[in-house]
Parts: sequence; C-alpha cells; structure tokens
Amino acid sequence: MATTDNGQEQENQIGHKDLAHKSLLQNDALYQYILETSVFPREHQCLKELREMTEKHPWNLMATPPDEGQFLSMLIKLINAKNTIEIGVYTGYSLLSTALALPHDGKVLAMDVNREYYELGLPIIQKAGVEHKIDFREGLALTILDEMLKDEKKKGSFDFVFVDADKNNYLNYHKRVIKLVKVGGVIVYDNTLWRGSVVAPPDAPLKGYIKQFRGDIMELNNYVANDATIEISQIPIGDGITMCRRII
Ligand SMILES: C[S@@+](CC[C@H](N)C(=O)[O-])C[C@H]1O[C@@H](n2cnc3c(N)ncnc32)[C@H](O)[C@@H]1O
Repeated sequence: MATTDNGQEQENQIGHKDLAHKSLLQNDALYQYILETSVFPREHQCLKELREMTEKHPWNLMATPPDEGQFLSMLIKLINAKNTIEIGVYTGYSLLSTALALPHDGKVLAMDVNREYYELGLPIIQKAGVEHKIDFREGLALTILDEMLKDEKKKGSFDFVFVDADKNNYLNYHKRVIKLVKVGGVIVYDNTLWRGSVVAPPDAPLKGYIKQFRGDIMELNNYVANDATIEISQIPIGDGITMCRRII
C-alpha cells in the first residue's frame, strides 16, 4: 500500500481485488500486470490451490504474496539451497514455494507456534508430493533455535533461512540464525518495510498492529545495515524483504 501519513484512508483507496494488501506498489494495475504476466502463468497448481484456500481464511493477511513466493523460489534455486529453515509457516504458501524449489533430497525445517494453521495447508502440500522435504516443528521459534544451537554440527549448516513470524523477535532471530546459516548462505526477513510505516512521521494514524511492531522492524533494519558479518539488499516486493548474505 502507499505509505501513509493518512494510513487508513490510503489503505481504503487501494482496491486491488483480494491481493491489494500484499503489495507496496501504489498502482494496482501494475501489480495486477506483474501477477498476470509473470506469476500466475507459472504458479504451480498446488500453490494456486493453497493460495485460494488461504484467501478464505480470516488471517489471510499473513500469507506470503504470490510474487514474493516466486522470488523466494528463484532465489533458492539460484543459490542451490538444499538445507533450509522457515520461521513462521501459517497455512504454508512460502513453505510450499520453498519445498517445490528444493531438490528432491532438500530439506526445510519449518517452525510455527500453531500446528493447526500448517494442517490446513498440509493436504495440498501432500498432493504436491513434497511433504518428505518438510520437517515441521510446533513451538516457539526462539526455543527451537536455542535447542538447535546446542548442537555444534548445526552451526553453519543451513543454506537459506526465511523469517516471517513475530516481528518483536526479529532481532533475536537474527542473532541466532546468523550462527546457523553457512558463510555464503542467505537469510530473508519478511515485512521489513512494514506497510511503508518505517518512513511514517511519529504522529501518523497507523493501525494498531503496524504501530506496535514498527519499532521492532526498524531496529532490525538498523542492525542489519551495520552488521559487518553480512551484506544486505532490501527489496520492495510484498511488504518489503531484506536479504542478508553471510560473509564472515
Ligand atoms: C506472517 S505468518 C507466516 C506466513 C507464511 N510465511 C506464509 O507464507 O503464509 C506468521 C506465523 O508465525 C507464527 N508465529 C508467531 N509467533 C511465533 C513464534 N514465537 N514462534 C513460532 N511461530 C510463531 C504464527 O502462528 C503465524 O503462523
């Protein structure tokens, strides 16, 4: 959506069908064009099914948008990722995008505090034939990551990490996943432009949840901008993503 010193009003003006809220682009027709010329013609039938199922779910706002899913899939293939982590699964759109992009013997360790969400999408993941690549763990991601870090063999063993869970823990996630990803591996943080609110004036009339986590997102952005162990690229796809490549 457009960034917003009059947040609510601008959000209401953006009318891109069901997917308007998934993009920072200010021109709905352009977003539709990207979807129709690039994403939808190549979207796997099971991803389409999962997306359409999720669009009917009350929390569909949480799902990764299809153009971002396509980007993640391309990135995973470009870096030849095999061993990956996902933090924040929901019904599994980014998870299925990842699992489809991985080689047959690739693995994604997927964690979410709520297994019920994952189980909504699971029959479609099974239909896609990629369930064997997924190791789903129910629980608090920080606890699971801390447990993993006790095992020296896990450190530096992952090629790719996608972080898309509780925003107030993004920096805590970074401090852990940076040890799990190998040198040359990539961490992607979702929502790093946080509906454009990162540049909103302090008195902007932001929605409650936007206001609540804006500081956490900005804290992560500032931290990764100055973290000498990584190089970064921030990309205005979806709600903004930041790619971090570990260099040390
Ligand atoms: C934005 S959604 C993830 C969307 C998902 N990547 C997709 O493509 O649909 C965030 C998810 O994080 C989960 N979550 C929130 N806090 C968490 C925590 N502390 N540990 C693990 N998962 C958490 C929520 O249950 C929710 O399913």
